[in-house]
Amino acid sequence: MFSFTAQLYLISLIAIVLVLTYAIRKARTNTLPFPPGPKPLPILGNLLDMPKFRPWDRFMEWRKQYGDIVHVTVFGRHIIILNSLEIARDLLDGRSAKYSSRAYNPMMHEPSLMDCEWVFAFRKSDEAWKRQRKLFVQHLGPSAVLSFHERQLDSAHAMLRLMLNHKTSDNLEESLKYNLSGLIMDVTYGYEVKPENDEFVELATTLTTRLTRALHPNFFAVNNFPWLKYIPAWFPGADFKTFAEEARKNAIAVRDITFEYCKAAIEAGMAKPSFVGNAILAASNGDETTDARRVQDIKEIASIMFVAGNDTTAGVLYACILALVLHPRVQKCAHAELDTVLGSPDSPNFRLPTHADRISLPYIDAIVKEVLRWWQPLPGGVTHCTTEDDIYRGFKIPKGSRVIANVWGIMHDETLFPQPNEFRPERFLVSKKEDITCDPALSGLFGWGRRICLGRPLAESSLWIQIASILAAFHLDPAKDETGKDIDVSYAFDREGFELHPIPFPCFITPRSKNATARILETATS
Ligand code: HEM
Repeated sequence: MFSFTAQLYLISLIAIVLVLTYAIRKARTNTLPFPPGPKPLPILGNLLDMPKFRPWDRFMEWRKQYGDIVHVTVFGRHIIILNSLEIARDLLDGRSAKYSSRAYNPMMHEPSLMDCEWVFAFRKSDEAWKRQRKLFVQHLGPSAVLSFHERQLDSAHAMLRLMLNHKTSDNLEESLKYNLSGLIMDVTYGYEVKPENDEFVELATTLTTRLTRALHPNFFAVNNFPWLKYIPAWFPGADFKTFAEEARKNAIAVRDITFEYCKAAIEAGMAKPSFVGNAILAASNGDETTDARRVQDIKEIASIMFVAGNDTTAGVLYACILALVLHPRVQKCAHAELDTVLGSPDSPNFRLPTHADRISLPYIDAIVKEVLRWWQPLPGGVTHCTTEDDIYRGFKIPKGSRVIANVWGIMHDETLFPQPNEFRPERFLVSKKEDITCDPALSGLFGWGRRICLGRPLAESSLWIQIASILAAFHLDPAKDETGKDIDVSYAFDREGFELHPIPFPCFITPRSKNATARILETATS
């Protein structure tokens, strides 16, 4: 046994070694350069270099100039832009423990403003976030999603009936979005959305818009100058305070009101199985404190599902319709494959697809993959934040850096996807062995590492059945102008913001046959 003095020496020695190692490491990190990037101005940093519109295009230019990893600053905040799949995977997947938090956003997180630190998708990677992720996976992971296939099918049929009435694309995106709202509310709460003007949908839609604005780096000055939070609400130009107050109430309403509806339905024995219903039933373990915390976790996580899942899924679906209008060849190949499985639309035996057909329809699967590659609803992903200093390829990446993976750039990287601007589902047909089969869903489209999108299984299977059903039932064609010529929709791409949607484009929606119309109408009563 060591004497007490010897133990004291040993402990002191270990402490000195640890302190020295830390100091040497820190000194070494401090002497390393940041990754390259455009030269910053004093105070503003690279504020003026950061484009408001299609920033991913500028990021790709920087890739040519500075390489796959770029460093900029804005008001002293470090921003690291990752322009290649390899680097994004190295850092965001491979070093996920350091790269998975979210940055402080004054508008969103300040108690005197929106006080929304609890909003799951934008909260720090703390203990509550870990607990809530676990809960989400338990009740909406890949196997749990199977139990919602029937609701997804009902939603796809409702969409076909909508499209039958639409004939053209006027307000189509809004209809698709509203229809998918019904699905997400049903899966989350077992709540049946009213045919129009549903108050819960309105609350959640308003919150989505408000969160998007709050998170935008330049929408509110307080996000760049946090001291503005001290300005009183009556002060001229302090409208952001009113916004914050309304958004805070809106977020609480979305969290609490729909949850209470679901709880009341469970207590009355009227509840349909749902994420919240299943989680509540599994929650009771007799310990009051744990139960209360669990209920709070369920409420909080449920309230993000609409916000995270509705516009994103609807945006991809709308973009898929655009892609199909622009590529009649793809529709033709899809129809040929569908007809071998579902019967020809001219035959009385023709039927609509179900999830069980997925295994026999690889081309439809390839279309879903290609649309996710061709069009990303979140082209810059959601920004991550580092929780420790790091060194990568000889560059320092300080703690607290905001890390943006340029998902659009990665999905249009011609070394990964030759002729990236072409819509060519064949690239994902394993049988054709064309290109490389780099699955967009596993390459950043749904995010990275510990932060990866939790709704991916639900989103992918919803998209699959919606796209397969549209293709089985309809022809989608460009609209004609007065002289009978196709109206060009090929430039219907641009819209700025946190999420990207095609701008409305004109098209004709025609049932493939009388049988197709009949099958669609039958779904209303079946
Ligand atoms: C095509 C549809 C969708 C796309 C493209 C998409 C994409 C994304 C992306 C890029 C992120 C950020 C990941 C990161 O930070 O690295 C994310 C996060 C998230 N998504 Fe999705 N998403 C979709 C649908 C859904 C759906 C349907 C739901 C819910 C039912 C959902 C729930 C979430 C949640 C809860 C998070 C936050 C994860 C976290 O911060 O830990 N998403 N999604």
